[in-house]
Amino acid sequence: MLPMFDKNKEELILETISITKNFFGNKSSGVNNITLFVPKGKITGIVGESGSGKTTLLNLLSGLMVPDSGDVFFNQERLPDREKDRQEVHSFIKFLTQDNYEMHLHDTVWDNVKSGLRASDVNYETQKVSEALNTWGIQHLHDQVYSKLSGGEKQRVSIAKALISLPQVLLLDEPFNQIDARYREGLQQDIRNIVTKMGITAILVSHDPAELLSMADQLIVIKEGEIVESGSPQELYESPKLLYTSLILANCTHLTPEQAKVCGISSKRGSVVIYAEDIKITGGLTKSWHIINILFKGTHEELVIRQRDVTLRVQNLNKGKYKIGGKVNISIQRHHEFGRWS
Ligand SMILES: Nc1ncnc2c1ncn2[C@@H]1O[C@H](COP(=O)(O)OP(=O)(O)OP(=O)(O)O)[C@@H](O)[C@H]1O
Repeated sequence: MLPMFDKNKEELILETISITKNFFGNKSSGVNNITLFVPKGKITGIVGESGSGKTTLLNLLSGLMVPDSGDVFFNQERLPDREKDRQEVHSFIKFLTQDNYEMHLHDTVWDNVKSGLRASDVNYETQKVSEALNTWGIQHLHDQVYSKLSGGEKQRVSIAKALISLPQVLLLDEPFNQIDARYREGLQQDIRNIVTKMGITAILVSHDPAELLSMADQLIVIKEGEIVESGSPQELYESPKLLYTSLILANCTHLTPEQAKVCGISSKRGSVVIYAEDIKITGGLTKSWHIINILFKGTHEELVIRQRDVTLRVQNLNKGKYKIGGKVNISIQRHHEFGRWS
């Protein structure tokens, strides 16, 4: 697999050259032979099914793990092992893990955020901590003990602590998974704004395709420890080269060529994928699709429709118009075809 960025055009901050990390000698775990160029000041999203190696890759990029073979470079220098040989360089790479291992459980929010300051900031402590608490909407929690906070509050305290020292790189492993929908979009936007304003480089692992598509400048797709596809969110969503990528990024239906024929699609390739938003409900007398379920999604409904052995998901903006048990006619505006083994 080719590295995702043109090394000659982008200013790179992190670089991995053929890194491999296996656990217990099991070749199918960890990451395998990854070469990755991370451009400065951009958000790189990492997507892949559970167990594909995303967290392992972040561990390697942070220096928390060292590769069995290959090298990680930060600003063109080999990254030392964070556990054995902690150096100043590690303070420029902040890693927000799912288990918040750097937080002090029995200290207050204020003290936790303060502990992220650099020694040189000691004279501006009150001002900087207050600003950070305000930015991340946690000023009202300043004297609360960290371990007593909710999951979402803890995540916001971790973000405030990580960013108070203005790191060069921010590694984010599912940073918003415990934050409720009302705040999540705002926080995503705040991270984007801070990254852009301060020129911070962020690497974001998430299971939420909408989050990655809206936040990332570039996406890499990992499968079984290897990078299998990369590009801009638009490219990967609109024209995925792999079935795997389409199934991860889109709300879609995956059909065999035989099933696709029922939808009027003739394909000689192994798989056909139809995105829910690419199916339109049309007029016409022949209504051959049965509505077997309707899922309310807030901004729209998802109709689950069936004909013979084919079930499709259809995004319907016209909420309330259709009923379970009714029949509809459809027109498929676009589909994607993939080889059998892609
Ligand atoms: N410390 C470890 N010891 C043994 N095996 C590990 C260790 N860390 C990860 N693995 C294995 O390596 C593989 C990749 O794990 P990793 O946590 O990187 O996946 P992931 O893509 O982040 O998964 P998820 O999305 O579920 O968090 C898995 O098979 C996992 O069991």
